[in-house]
Amino acid sequence: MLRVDVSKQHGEFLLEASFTSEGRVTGLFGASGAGKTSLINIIAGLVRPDRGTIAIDGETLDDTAARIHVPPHRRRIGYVFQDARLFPHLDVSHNLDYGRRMNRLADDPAQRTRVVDLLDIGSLLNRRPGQLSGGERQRVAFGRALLSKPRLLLLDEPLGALDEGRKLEILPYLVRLRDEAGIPMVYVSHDAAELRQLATQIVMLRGGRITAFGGVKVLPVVRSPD
Ligand SMILES: Nc1ncnc2c1ncn2[C@@H]1O[C@H](COP(=O)(O)OP(=O)(O)OP(=O)(O)O)[C@@H](O)[C@H]1O
Repeated sequence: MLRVDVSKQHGEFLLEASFTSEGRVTGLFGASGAGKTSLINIIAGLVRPDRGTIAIDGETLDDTAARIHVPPHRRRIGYVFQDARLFPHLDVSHNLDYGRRMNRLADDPAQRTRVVDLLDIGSLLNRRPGQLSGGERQRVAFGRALLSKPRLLLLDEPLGALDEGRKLEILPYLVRLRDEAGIPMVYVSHDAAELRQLATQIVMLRGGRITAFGGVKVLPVVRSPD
């Protein structure tokens, strides 16, 4: 369970967010500038809240009143960005190993095989990121994050840089992650259709405030152009 109750002033912008989610995929929905990235940077520990608490499964990661701030690398939280941010000089296999090594986790060949199969990246292992399509790079980034065995996975518009065709190609892999990887996710998007397919819980942000919380039915209805 993820518990968030924080505020943060960024210049003129005030973020104030409080919610609890048990969803397998918590969708953070809002227009550009709503505060989505600011909020997940706080959950990741990259930004300290001015006030408030963050807890996962009962473990406190931030509590400003108690002066608790667990640093990002001790949170066991994976983060996937819009651009995959793979290491260009390492092949896919070594990129996949990176998160595990950084977290000093023992090699787990069975888990590695499961993740490689889940994301269908077995044929890419010897290639470097420059030899992959944008969608393939994102699949590798998901794999690298999963292999660090996070207890929560943060995804900030992971399909944002892809065209519609590629998005449709990747979405089924994310649905598989949701249903088979067993790691709760916070998934940032301004695309209601994407969240409708993926999220189990929605947090809607506008101007730094939560304006709706609930199932995907709180999302605006997307109409196709006539
Ligand atoms: N370090 C900072 N200093 C000052 N203002 C900031 C800082 N970080 C974010 N902001 C402001 O906070 C607001 C929310 O930004 P944020 O990146 O969280 O929005 P977002 O919902 O993720 O938007 P997008 O979808 O465009 O990425 C914006 O007005 C932004 O300019």
